[in-house]
Amino acid sequence: MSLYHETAAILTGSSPSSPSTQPHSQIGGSFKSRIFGSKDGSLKSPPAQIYALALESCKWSAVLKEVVENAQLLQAERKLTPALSILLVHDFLVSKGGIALPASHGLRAAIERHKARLTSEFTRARLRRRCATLAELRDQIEAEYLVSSGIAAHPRWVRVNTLKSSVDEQLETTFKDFEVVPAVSDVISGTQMRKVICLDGNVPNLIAVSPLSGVDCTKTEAYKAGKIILQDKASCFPAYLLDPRPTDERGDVIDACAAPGNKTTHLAAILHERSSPQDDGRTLGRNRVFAFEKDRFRAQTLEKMVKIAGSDGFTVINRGVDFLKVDPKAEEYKNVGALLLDPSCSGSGIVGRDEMPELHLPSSATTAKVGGGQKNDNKKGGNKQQQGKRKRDSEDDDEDSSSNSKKKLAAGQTTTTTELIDDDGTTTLVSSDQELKDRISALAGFQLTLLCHAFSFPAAKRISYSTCSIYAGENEHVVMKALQSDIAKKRGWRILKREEQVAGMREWPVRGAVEACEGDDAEEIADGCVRAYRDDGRGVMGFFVAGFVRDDDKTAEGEADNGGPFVRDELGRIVRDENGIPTLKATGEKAFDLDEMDDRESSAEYYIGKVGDAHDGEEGPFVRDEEGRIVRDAQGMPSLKPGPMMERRKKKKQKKKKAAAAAAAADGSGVPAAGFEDDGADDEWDGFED
Ligand SMILES: C[S@@+](CC[C@H](N)C(=O)[O-])C[C@H]1O[C@@H](n2cnc3c(N)ncnc32)[C@H](O)[C@@H]1O
Repeated sequence: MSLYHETAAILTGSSPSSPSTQPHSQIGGSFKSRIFGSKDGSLKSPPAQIYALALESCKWSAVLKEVVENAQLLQAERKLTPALSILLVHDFLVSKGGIALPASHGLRAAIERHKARLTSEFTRARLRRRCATLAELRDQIEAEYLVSSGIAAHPRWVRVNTLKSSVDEQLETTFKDFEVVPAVSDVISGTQMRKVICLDGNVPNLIAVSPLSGVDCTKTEAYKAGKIILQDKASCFPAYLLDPRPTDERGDVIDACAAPGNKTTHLAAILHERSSPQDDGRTLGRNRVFAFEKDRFRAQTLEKMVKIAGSDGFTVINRGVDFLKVDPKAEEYKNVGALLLDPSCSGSGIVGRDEMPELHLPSSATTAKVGGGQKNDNKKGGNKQQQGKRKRDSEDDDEDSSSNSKKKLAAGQTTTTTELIDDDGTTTLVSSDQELKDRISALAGFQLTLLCHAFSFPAAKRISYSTCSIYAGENEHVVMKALQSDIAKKRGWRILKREEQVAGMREWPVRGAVEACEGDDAEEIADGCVRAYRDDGRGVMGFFVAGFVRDDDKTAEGEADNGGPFVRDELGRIVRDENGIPTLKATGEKAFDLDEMDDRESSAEYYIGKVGDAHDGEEGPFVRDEEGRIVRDAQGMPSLKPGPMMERRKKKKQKKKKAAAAAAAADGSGVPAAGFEDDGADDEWDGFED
């Protein structure tokens, strides 16, 4: 069967053997998923070719309908259906390659027999639209499509990859023919093709390109060379908010859920920017980005992206590795100061690019609407600004998605059809409220586990958590539960407050939903959260990001004196002198004087493991909690674990007791001499931690 018959059948929702002119809108599922998701091998033509023919023909169908009708093609060629006529005439008049059939083929002949008539009607249609050339008409049709589909409401966001280029270089090359306008709203305001860009005011090195520029950025040299990366503005928030520094201060960085690698490469670029020029690149390469991706196939894309972005030199890709199985205490991660978590989510904030334009069919004034979903939903939802506001205002955004369509059933009964887009961009239709709730709750459970795992990295001080979901269940609710978790309380994790955020994030006006947060500091937490809504005029996708921080001197709630009695560095490590002796915070003096130590087991060197005892392993001689932290009493003193050291200590005490008893017997009093009392604390260590 020909490409044309197959495409016509998909467009009209009919079986190829019994063509129909039924409106296509009655068929479920998105247009793209019906073509690309066809797994039964029923399509003979390449899906990409079918999709391109259908899309382009639909865009042109209003013009082509006039041409076919005025040329009376269907009256002359009875075997042609209205849909077939649009597809064939499209390729005959508009496509560079012409009709993709042999010259002898009946369908091609049926069109070419009317060449003169079709061509002159096409010229008339163009002139009626006041276009002097075919190129002008092409631009007009493309602009109409982009506006009517809602695509023109979103800029093409281009992040300049500062590992390979600069904004200045891109202004002089890729965008040299573009006019720079002051606001994003200027980029998305027109309905005509025009080349305008805006340098974003929130995220550095980000450019908003007019969707009506007629330039496909993916075809540019800069894109192919990894100098520019197409990344929605909101998706740039997490790495920017995390604010990694190429110093010991924030150490190595983990991207826990990395593929395809937009944020991994953004993190790398920020580390690079921070390393120069002040320190001549000394810090570059000192800190690494550890990228984890559970899905081996997606990890390949990540590898390619990291390589083309030029960050492979300092990015360690853990292909097929589940971040939840990574040991936070592993030696390799001891300097991880910051983590970026961008886990799998419902994808409910993603801007759909799957709108199939209206198909105008010739004769009998039949007009079929193709595709559906996004475009219809937008109309149904009314004013786009209002939609954004409604989502912000409402805690019940769990039920209110612009990608939802509610159908009335019996009285009072409703069912919701919601499109959820997974990590691969595959759309799943969720057909009941309960199904949606279950899905969100399962995702939220995983997201919370991931956050708590990240909280346990010993040197971590900053975390950014993000989703491209609009649901509070995956966003503020996860943040609240994470803050209330034992590990967060123990380690002192709190929300990164708005006033502590990098300038562009502090100034971004759209914040978390207060009603989705709890407690006395609900407002502060919500204000710390960053939201983005599609269709609110800011040209971004639906997104959420929150930052978490742990203060320098707060390592564990309940730990005496904020981390024990000794002076620590900014990574929380005890500062020691050349003999391994720590300094007391309270006095600023050495904790022990080696000269005064009476035996080896009292020596600081011994306890800090410079000499070490195999039985104590890497964890040292003291009792630790499940997070590996030394357990201390109210005075900040640790307890010895059972083992040879405790045995030696017991023996020492017994020796002292015996000596005391012998002394008492010798002086005849029976009373131990001062300093030989049994304090009953045989197993207590009154020393210091390792
Ligand atoms: C939303 S996507 C990440 C997008 C990516 N941050 C970017 O900006 O290009 C989530 C990714 O996390 C991966 N993932 C999910 N669970 C994971 C886990 N436990 N460990 C590692 N990767 C995981 C998924 O396979 C998917 O590729």
